[in-house]
Amino acid sequence: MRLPPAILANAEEVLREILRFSAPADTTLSRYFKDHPRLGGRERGAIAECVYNILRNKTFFTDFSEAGGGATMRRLTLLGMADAVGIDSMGGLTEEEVEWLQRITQIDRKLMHKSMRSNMPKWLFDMLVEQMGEDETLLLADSMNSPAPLDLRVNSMKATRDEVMATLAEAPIRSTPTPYAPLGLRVLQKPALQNLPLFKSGAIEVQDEGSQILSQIVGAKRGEMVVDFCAGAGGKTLALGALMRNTGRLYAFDVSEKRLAKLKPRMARSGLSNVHPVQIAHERDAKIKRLAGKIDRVLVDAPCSGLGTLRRNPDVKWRQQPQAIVEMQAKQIGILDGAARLLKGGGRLVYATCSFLKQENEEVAEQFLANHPDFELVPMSKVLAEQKIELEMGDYLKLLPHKHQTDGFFAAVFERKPMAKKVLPPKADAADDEAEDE
Ligand SMILES: C[S@@+](CC[C@H](N)C(=O)[O-])C[C@H]1O[C@@H](n2cnc3c(N)ncnc32)[C@H](O)[C@@H]1O
Repeated sequence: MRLPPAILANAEEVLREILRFSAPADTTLSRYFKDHPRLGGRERGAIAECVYNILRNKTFFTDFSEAGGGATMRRLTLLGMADAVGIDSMGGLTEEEVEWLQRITQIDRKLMHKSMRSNMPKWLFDMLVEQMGEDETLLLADSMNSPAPLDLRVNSMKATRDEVMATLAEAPIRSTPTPYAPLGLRVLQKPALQNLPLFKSGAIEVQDEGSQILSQIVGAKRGEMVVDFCAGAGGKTLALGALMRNTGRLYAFDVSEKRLAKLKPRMARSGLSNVHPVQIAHERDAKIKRLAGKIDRVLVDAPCSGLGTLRRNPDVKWRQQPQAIVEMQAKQIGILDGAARLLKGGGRLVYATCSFLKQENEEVAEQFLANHPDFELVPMSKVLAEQKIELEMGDYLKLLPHKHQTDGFFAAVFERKPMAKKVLPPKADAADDEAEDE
């Protein structure tokens, strides 16, 4: 059945707002759907898919929509919708529009200029080519411009991976074990999970496999003192709490009250009672000082450009600016410095981002090591072997969607060298005794 012609007008309307890039695309879309309650599920799905296709392919689509008859925004919408539902399912097209769409959908995109094919802003394309060469940039761009699968993490406090797989199959939802993360399941459809008993009971959480691997390399153990320094809504906190088997103490720090508030219902569902959310004002907050030198493991999942999540948030590449990357680096170094004070001798600090830019990754790690001679790098190959994760890495974790089918993630692990024991001055009477012996 064809979609009603009005859907194209709705898609065009919300697209116009999203392309102002004044708010994240998913926020604008949710607000639009709330303001238009008459739109049905299929229609919402088509509008969302249309908008996301345009954000993924904006360079290419804009170029083609600028040629031809009629308004550019209408043509841009037509291209996004044709990719989302197919020309035959679109209602309200003129003959001329059908013919134009057919022509464009037949173009072989592999023949286009490389920076246009990447569908990235020029500054980002150039930055990536400099870092990883043209061929790999194009492979990365292709995978970043494809939708991500849905990954789940099984809450080991509530169920095993096999049990969850079997229960999902009854729904029926087909899932397969993720290749690297031991508690991950990959679902190829996009089912509504919120109403599943498995979700309500806290047996599953939505978490990209890359994010699950990151939580695991923290190596948190039973009974330890652990800090998730930039916990946000707690995606990794919950995984850490379960790895600690609900023992020890896990502090979830963040500067954002709103994000920490989202962690609370997830904590309740998960059944974890070892998690302590703490809002901090900044990375030098006095609440942090109190714990200095007492913590076994600290995860700094730093604020970053978010470019590693382009499969889910394709607007990020259009919203980011090169200057923001420079500012972000200074912030990341500052947060890492603040967090490092927490660690005891032998404790581990994990620095992570969901970015593939060396400015936010290797450069921050190198700067940290240069500023902190009391820390040393633990090669990622060693960390992964300890965790029995079969991934080939060198010094750092670098997950890339075209290689690992995860979002783009980076991580470095540092270990604090054993602290030198304080040498106390000899007691006055002991000194006197020695003097007498002589
Ligand atoms: C990448 S997000 C964290 C995502 C989260 N770990 C998860 O897995 O869902 C980065 C977080 O850092 C927080 N943040 C920003 N500046 C901070 C600071 N100075 N100290 C602690 N957290 C900070 C942000 O509020 C944001 O929630």
